[in-house]
Amino acid sequence: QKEAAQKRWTISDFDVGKPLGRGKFGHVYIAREKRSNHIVALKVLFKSQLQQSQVEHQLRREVEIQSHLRHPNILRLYGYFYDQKRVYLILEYAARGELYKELQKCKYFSERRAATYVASLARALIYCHGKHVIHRDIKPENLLIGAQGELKIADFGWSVHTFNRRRTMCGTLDYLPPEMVESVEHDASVDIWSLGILCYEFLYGVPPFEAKEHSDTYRRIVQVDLKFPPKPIVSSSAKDLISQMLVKESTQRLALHKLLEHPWIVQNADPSG
Ligand SMILES: O=C(O)Cn1ncc2ncnc(NCCc3cnc(NC(=O)Nc4cccc(Cl)c4)s3)c21
Repeated sequence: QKEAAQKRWTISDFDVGKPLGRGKFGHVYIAREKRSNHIVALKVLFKSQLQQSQVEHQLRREVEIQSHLRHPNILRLYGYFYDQKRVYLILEYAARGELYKELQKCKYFSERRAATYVASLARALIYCHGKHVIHRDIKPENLLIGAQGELKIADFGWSVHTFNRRRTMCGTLDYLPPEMVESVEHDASVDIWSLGILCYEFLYGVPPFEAKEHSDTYRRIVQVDLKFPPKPIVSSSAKDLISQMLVKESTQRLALHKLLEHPWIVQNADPSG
C-alpha cells in the first residue's frame, strides 16, 4: 500500500457504483480502483459543507491519525484526494455494512455475539491507546461489519492524540462519560466508558442512560444511574463487567487488558473476533 500513500488519486481512477449510505457531509459509494480492481468505499464530502461546519482541521487530523493505524478491527483509510468542490476519502469496504442496522434488526445480540464484538473492540482500542490515540466517539453508528462478520471501528472524525486533549462536545450524549458531559479534562478511559455503554446496548438493545429529555440523560450519566431490565435475561457475569466499566471515577474503570481476562469475555467471546 506504500504507493497508495504517495499516489495522486483522481475520481477517474475509480468505477463508482451504488451509494452505500448518506452521511451529514456527503455520500458513501462502493467503487473499484481500475488498475488493481480493488473494491473500496468512497466517501464524498462537499468542501462547502466542511467549510461551513469548520471541520476541515478535524478531517485533516482524521486522515493523519488513520494513516498510521493498521488493525483488523479498525477500518482502513487508504488515502484521500480532492477536486474543485469535493474531498474524497478512500476507505476499506465493509461488506456487511453498518452494525446499528444489524442491532435494529436483531433487537439485541446473544451474549456470545456481544462478547465477541466487545473483545475485538477492546483489542482495537488497546492498539489505539498504545499509539496515544483516543477515539472518543465509539457508538453503533461508527461500527461496520467486514465480510467475515468482524467488527471495524470507523470514522475517526472525533479522535484525538491524547497529548492535545480537547474539550469539544461530540455527537449523541448517550455515549459520553461524566467527565466529557461535565466537559472536564478526559483521557483514554473515555473509550472504556463508551465500550461499557456499547456492551449494555448490544445486550439490551438500548443504551443504559437513555431518556426522553437531554437533561434527564445528562443527569442519569453523571449519577451513573445504571439499571438492568428484567428482560432480556442477561448473565450476572455480563452485568458485573458492565458495572466495572461504567464507573464515574475514570481511574477506577476496568482497564482494557483486564477486560480481556474477565470471565464473561473469556467464556463467551469467539477468539477469532
Ligand atoms: O457507513 C455507510 O454509510 C455505509 N458503509 N457500508 C459499507 C461501508 N464500508 C466502508 N465505509 C462505509 N461508510 C463510511 C464509514 C466512514 C469511515 N470513515 C469516515 N470518516 C468520516 O466520515 N470523516 C469525516 C467526515 C466529515 C467530516 C469530518 Cl471532520 C470527518 S466515514 C460503509
